[in-house]
Amino acid sequence: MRLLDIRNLNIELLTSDSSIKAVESANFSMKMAEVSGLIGESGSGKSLVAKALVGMLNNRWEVTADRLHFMGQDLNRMSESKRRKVISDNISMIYQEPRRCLDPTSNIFSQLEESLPDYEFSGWFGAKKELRIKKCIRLLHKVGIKEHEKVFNSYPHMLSEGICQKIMIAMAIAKEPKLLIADEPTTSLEGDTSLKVIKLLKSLNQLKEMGVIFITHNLFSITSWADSINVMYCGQLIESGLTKNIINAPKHPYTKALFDSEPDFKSRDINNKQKLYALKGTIPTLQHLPIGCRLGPRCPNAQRACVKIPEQQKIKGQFFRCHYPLQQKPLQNNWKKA
Ligand SMILES: Nc1ncnc2c1ncn2[C@@H]1O[C@H](COP(=O)(O)OP(=O)(O)OP(=O)(O)O)[C@@H](O)[C@H]1O
Repeated sequence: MRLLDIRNLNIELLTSDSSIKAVESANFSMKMAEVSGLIGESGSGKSLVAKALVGMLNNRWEVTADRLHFMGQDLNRMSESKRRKVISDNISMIYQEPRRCLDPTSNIFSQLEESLPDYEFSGWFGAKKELRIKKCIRLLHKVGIKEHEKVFNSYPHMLSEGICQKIMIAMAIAKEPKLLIADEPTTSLEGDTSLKVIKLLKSLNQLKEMGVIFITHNLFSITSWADSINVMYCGQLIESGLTKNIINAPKHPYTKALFDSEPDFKSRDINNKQKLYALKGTIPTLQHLPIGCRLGPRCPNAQRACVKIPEQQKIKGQFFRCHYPLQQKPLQNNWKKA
């Protein structure tokens, strides 16, 4: 059984007189307990895909898909209430702006306690309460918050962005979901804490068989532990496959550009103030999307055929959408999956 199987996902922003396809024909698939990286520049649509999955987009957005299966259940063919239940029982999400996602009017203990599943606690009222408090303390310790009492009584505005992020992570893992969507979970954390958080997610993945979609624009943070990688550009999912295959032989020029733009710290030839590779231009806004392959205007290999959307191709389990895929030898950039 697949954890997630999505075919032809479209997310459209409805305007007063038309609509804009912010995410176009995305296919996405994950095995049970897989760690999958979703990578792309800012504005490429990563968060939209995540929010569409958990049903967080408001009615300004229209989400359609030919297939939207979660653990064998077709989310497209169930009632709104059933879909909400399946999602809330099995999927958790860590959002990018933790402070905005926490309730400003209640203290951290109440919010953390609310995220605990009822079925875990039994006994009379007082005993249950004590068990719940202990679980909340354990969760905070897990994410690296030692002063639990102080944090329990605080409100979100009294805490730093980093602490709020850790609390969001504690809330997200409280019910040990089958799928955790982590949208840039370590951006507001200091270096060693972000490593600890990644270690924690890794251990939950291995011990509790929790699937993880790790959204990031930083390749370094994901290549060492993701089983698969999905690359997005401007609302199009342009390449996906096993991490080692994508690292060794990216087929899409944009994926290669992403790897080339990371500094190679292992190379002896790296010079002081050496310029890093970058694709020319910037990601277009939703109002000015190019037709066909959206990378076209920035792509070094673009030709006339690129004004048509490329069909998805598959070579040895690697999916990509490009009229002129790269045929290059494996990258020499010391990219290795640890
Ligand atoms: N509420 C909104 N209203 C209008 N446009 C939006 C809204 N949310 C996102 N967008 C647009 O949709 C596109 C995709 O946004 P999204 O937040 O999914 O990108 P992202 O890849 O997650 O970027 P980042 O890493 O910066 O979060 C962007 O062009 C963004 O401007």
